Amino acid sequence: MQRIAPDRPHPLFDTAATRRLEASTAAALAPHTLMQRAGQATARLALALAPHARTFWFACGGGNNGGDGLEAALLLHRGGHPVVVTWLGTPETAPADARQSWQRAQEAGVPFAAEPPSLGPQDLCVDALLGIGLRADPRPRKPDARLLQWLARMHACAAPTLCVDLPSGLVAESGQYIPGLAPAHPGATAARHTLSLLTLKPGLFTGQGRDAAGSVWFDDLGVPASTETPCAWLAGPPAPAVRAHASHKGSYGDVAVIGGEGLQARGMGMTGAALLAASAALHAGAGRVMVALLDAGALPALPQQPEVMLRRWDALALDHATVVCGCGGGAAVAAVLPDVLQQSARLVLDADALNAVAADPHLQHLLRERGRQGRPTVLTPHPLEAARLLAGTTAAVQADRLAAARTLAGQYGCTVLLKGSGSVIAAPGRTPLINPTGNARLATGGTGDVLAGLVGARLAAEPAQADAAFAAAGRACWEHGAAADRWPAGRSLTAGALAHSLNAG
Ligand SMILES: NC(=O)C1=CN([C@@H]2O[C@H](COP(=O)(O)OP(=O)(O)OC[C@H]3O[C@@H](n4cnc5c(N)ncnc54)[C@H](O)[C@@H]3O)[C@@H](O)[C@H]2O)[C@@H](O)CC1
Ligand SMILES: [K+]
Repeated sequence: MQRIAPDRPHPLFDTAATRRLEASTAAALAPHTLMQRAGQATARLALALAPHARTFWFACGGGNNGGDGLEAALLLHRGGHPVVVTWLGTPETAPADARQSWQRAQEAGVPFAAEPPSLGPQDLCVDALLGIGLRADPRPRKPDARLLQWLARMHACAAPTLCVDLPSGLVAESGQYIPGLAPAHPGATAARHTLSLLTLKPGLFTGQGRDAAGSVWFDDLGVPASTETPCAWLAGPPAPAVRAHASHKGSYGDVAVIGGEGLQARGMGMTGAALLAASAALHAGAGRVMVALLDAGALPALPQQPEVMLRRWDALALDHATVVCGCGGGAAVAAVLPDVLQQSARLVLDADALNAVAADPHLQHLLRERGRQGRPTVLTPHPLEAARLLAGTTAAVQADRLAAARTLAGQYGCTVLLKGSGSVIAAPGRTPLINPTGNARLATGGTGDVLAGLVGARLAAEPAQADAAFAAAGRACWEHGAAADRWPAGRSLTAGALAHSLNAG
């Protein structure tokens, strides 16, 4: 068993792959072996998490996820630990493995109860209600009222929760709760842990999954997943970049930020967004950074940031630069996009540039052309921007973030960095990445502009190769989140300060 940390990459598998692994392994092992191993791993972790528990409450569902819970309860009971089991199943309807664990628990005298026990902070809830057998369209259609009560009880409990395989109600692939099973007040719970069995599932690391799962632990039950192809990777830290002594500013590329609609255009000054992106590119080590503000009467110079060069957008050498376009671009950005899309050597499109593309079939055509020509391009949408590009809804994007990022990447032949908890990086022909770094302190205005500037700096420094955009987006996303993760506890995280904290990498 291992605790999953963002110190190395991990392969992630969908339910179909997990089921195939289970079936091929179960066929080669004595019956019930996998469930006994799952029970042992669960019991070991439960004891480690709550060594002084006065009660271990095992909430067990009617399927094999419940069977894992019954098996673990049996082991703790045998070890003399105080266990209470509530079970939704019946011996008549339980699958064979779960029935066997129920039988073993009965014979060992494990205490079963009709109602959950009352628990204190030192105790532990073990959530073994629903695992990978969760169906979006359950039969019977209405879940057992006890399931809902027990889930609500766990979500509001003072004791920590250990989820077996998955947080109950969370879809393994997408990291979304199915309707009706999400906590009423997410984030208001005690500590949460999830022990993922046999494989790591992508849904633990993106969407609602990170809050639902808490700390993630993994036990492969002695079964290597080498026969299966991962559907995604949890990204590991990027390799440290070494700067050669004999390098110069040209070695790290030019980043040109185009954005920042002025106050006069529509009464909404957004120059700060472009300046944040430029500041991020500068602190992240770009060779030279230029800003073209989409505002005729804009600043003549940046007194706080004299290293950043102001340009008119039509004076930029787009064909030599890595262009970051869209941050605070407002409505004005649409006019520059035809040139930007056709001429930029390397391109990061963010925010209003993405909205403009979503609204204009000609710009969509130009973006696809870039893809066809193999020119490096990264789109950095948040879920609403991705929904606009896909002509869908934010809910549909969030319902399957991996699929949304993959679809967009395929549609435009470019790299897509879909932001949000557990950002997804996808590109045609590449297994998507889920980024493990970052936290809710990034939920403040301007951090997306900082990310766009950082992607620009990393893309500018990448050697010319087919996967430059994918590599740059993955690296930047990891570093952006890591900067927030190492942020000092007592200091406010603002986008400007975040940009200053980046390093040349
Ligand atoms: N597949 C594997 O690789 C292994 C599975 N094991 C365990 O078995 C689990 C899978 O077991 P199952 O396939 O029996 O499935 P689950 O036990 O995850 O779920 C099936 C149960 O949930 C109910 N249910 C499904 N959708 C529902 C919904 N929307 N609302 C309310 N109730 C719903 C079903 O009626 C059934 O009682 C895994 O998550 C894991 O915990 C482990 O024992 C070891 C290996
Ligand atoms: K569970």
